[in-house]
Amino acid sequence: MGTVTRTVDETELAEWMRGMLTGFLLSATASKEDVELRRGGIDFSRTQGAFDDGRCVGTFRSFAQRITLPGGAAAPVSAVTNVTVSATHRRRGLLSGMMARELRAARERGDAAATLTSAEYPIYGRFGFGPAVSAASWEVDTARTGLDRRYGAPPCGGRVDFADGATVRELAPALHERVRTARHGVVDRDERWWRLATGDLRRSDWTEPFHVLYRSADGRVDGLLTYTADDVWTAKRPQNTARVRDLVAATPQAERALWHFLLTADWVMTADTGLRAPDDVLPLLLPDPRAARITVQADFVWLRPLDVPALLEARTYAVPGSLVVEVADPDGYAAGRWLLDAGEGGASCTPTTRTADLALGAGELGRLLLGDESAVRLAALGLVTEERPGAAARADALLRTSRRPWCPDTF
Ligand SMILES: CC(=O)SCCNC(=O)CCNC(=O)[C@H](O)C(C)(C)COP(=O)(O)OP(=O)(O)OC[C@H]1O[C@@H](n2cnc3c(N)ncnc32)[C@H](O)[C@@H]1OP(=O)(O)O
Repeated sequence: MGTVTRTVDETELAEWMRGMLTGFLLSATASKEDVELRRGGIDFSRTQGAFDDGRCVGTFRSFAQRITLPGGAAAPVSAVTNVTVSATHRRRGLLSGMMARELRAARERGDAAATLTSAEYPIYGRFGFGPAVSAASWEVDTARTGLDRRYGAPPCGGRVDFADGATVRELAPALHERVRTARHGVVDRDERWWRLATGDLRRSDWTEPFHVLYRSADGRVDGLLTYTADDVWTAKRPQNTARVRDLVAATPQAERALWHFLLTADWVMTADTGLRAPDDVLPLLLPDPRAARITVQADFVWLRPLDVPALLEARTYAVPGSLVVEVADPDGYAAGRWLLDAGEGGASCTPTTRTADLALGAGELGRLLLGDESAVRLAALGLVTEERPGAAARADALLRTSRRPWCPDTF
């Protein structure tokens, strides 16, 4: 019998997880604890497995997600994750089949797009995904920042305090919701996310982090920093690295105070920022920005448009204007010629017979939707075609945003 791809049921979870961990080169088996932990956080109707003679050789699942669009509206999307095909069965079309099924189901559910964070760049463009949110990471030499190490936080009227996991679960979700609606690219976090982040639910590789909350002068929780630190000493000198797991702040004061706290902490000689926004303010918060060395600058969240009017009508635009885009999509979901009309009272996006200004593929539309990429740049690369002179610059004026999108979460 050949390989069969289908949704999995509860009894197959251990085998499915073994397949996934093998595909990710993590482990040849899945521990009982990790299987039980996963059971509570998986929608089996959205979990596919490819089986060959009872052995799971392909894994794929999705979950409901909301991603913030420019202007603050949240688009319902299908987040794709845990994609693997066993080395023994690669390049036979198993991923292609699972992706086709998922995109069909997502469109039927009414999702505006599919999203994912891609393990390798070349995998998902062929399925209509484009890199929509990028990320950057810095390594900070704390001794060189020029920040005054005599003080733990700048004098801005607020305070920083360590917090335990239970306090974070109580206070941080509301903070995160404020951050989510204020910044496009941010995705929602459910209760399970917070339980996993704070050790209330633990995977076998869990290490306990430190949590620090920033409160404004009037006592509002405006920021959260979660980090781990190692314990390295050489010749009686601390050489410790602090690694940021999470830093979300609802105000510039909170953001400044939390970075200042971490970068001036005794014994912390290096800080690894983890993945941040590509235009994170961090380097410029330092009297000497060169103390922050960029270690990653790369694509991060990929987006596959499924419902073009829903996406273009829900976001806001920097200036009023109109644009006709001709979208090519072999799978059909985003295909068509669309008239975007952005005005003071909102935007409309309708099918049109007018001449197109720009022609592009679904993945390129995905790249432009959150305002991170430039149509002029894509035109220079031959990835979008200007059907009318100046159309790419007009698209940029409409679609680009003053701050770049940011997604704090890997999923
Ligand atoms: C959202 C996430 O979970 S990201 C994690 C993705 N998983 C991994 O990277 C784990 C290791 N890799 C794998 O498990 C597999 O190789 C996968 C899932 C990336 C690909 O699965 P496959 O079943 O081999 O893909 P499939 O056979 O459908 O390939 C379709 C096409 O994509 C191409 N392709 C697939 N993977 C890659 C890749 N990593 N690099 C370049 N091209 C690729 C294939 O060559 C094929 O091209 P063709 O149509 O021109 O022949």
